[in-house]
This record gives sequence, structure tokens and C-alpha cells, in this order.
Amino acid sequence: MSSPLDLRGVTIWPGFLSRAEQEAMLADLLTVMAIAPPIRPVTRWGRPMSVAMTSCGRLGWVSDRRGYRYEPHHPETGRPWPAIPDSLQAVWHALAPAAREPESALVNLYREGARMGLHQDRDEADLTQPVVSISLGDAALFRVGGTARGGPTASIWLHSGDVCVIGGAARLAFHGIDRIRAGSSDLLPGGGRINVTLRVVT
Ligand SMILES: O=C(O)CCC(=O)C(=O)O
Ligand SMILES: [Fe+2]
Repeated sequence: MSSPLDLRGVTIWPGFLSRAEQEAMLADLLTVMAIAPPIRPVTRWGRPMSVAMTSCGRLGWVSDRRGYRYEPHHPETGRPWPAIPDSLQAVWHALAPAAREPESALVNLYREGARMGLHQDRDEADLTQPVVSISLGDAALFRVGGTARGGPTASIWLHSGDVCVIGGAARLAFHGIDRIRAGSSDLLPGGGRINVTLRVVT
């Protein structure tokens, strides 16, 4: 693990997770996805997102024609979300030791061509709590701006095992994923990228 970088107030820990830790976390996430299958949500306007999503924890982030929100059940299975695996909790406790316990982990699955437009994470009630974001698999071009849309931005490639802490003054920073570099990692069977964001929701 090297020392952290600052990207417009977002703290980035390159190589925070060893290859063995990444493999163990991936195994935990495959179990989560077997119980709670990832789905491509649609936006409020009915447009399917390019990223497939699932969650674990007491609450999971969902989007449909009714908008964005957190729900206690998977929208298709109707079952509660699986628990947040210890491998994820450990990262939260290491990098956000003063924070409350995470209530949700949003799992984003990027296949080739998937992206995520610039947005703020603002569906959580307590914005004093950070978001901890873990990258696994293919490299991703991560863009961060300020708290107002349309200002200057800065970008960095996130690699498998990197972890970002989005907190403090950057908690409401606009951010997104411009693109994935397909084939840049052999961690995921079939390629692609998984991002997990741990969050306090209530
Ligand atoms: O995939 C990423 O690194 C960012 C994901 C993200 O911003 C989100 O899930 O809100
Ligand atoms: Fe986000």
C-alpha cells in the first residue's frame, strides 16, 4: 500500500488491497450477486443505465420510474439484501475509523462500454459520513469536479485494489466514470470492473 493521493478533496489509496485481498473480496461479492442478482436500473426517465447494480446491507440503492432511493428489499426477488461481507467492512473500518457503521454497499458492475455520468451521491441523510469506494478488475477513468455542476474537473485512472474516500468538503463533489479499459485486469472472470461503495444511509 502506498501513500494516499488527493484528487480535488477525494482521498485515493492506490493498491490498498493486495491481490489476495481482492480475490477474497471478489469471492464474497460473487456470493452476494448469487443471492441478489445485479440488474440494470432505469432512470426516472425510463433510460436503462449501462452499469448493472446490486447491494448488500440493511438498505440498497434502487432507481426506477419513481426515482432514486434506498429500499430494504431487492426489487426483483423481493428478499432482503444480503449482509455486508466482513472483507468490505474491514476496508471501511481501516479508512473511516471515526464514521458510523456502514448501512449499505452498492455494487456496480461495469462491462465493456459501461460508464457513469457525473453525479453527486446525495440520497443519504447524514452527509457528514463519508462514502468509501473500492475498485476491482479493469481500470476506470474516474473524474471529480466540485460541488457545483459544470466547474473544472480532474481525472485519474483507478486500478484494481484502489480505494477512494469521498468525505469532508468533497462529500458532495460531482464524480463519475468516463470509461473502462477493457482487458486491463484478469481479476474478474469474463473481464470488466466491479466498484463497491460503502455508505451510511440514514
Ligand atoms: O464506479 C465508481 O468508481 C463510482 C461509482 C459511484 O460513483 C456511485 O456508485 O455512486
Ligand atoms: Fe457516486
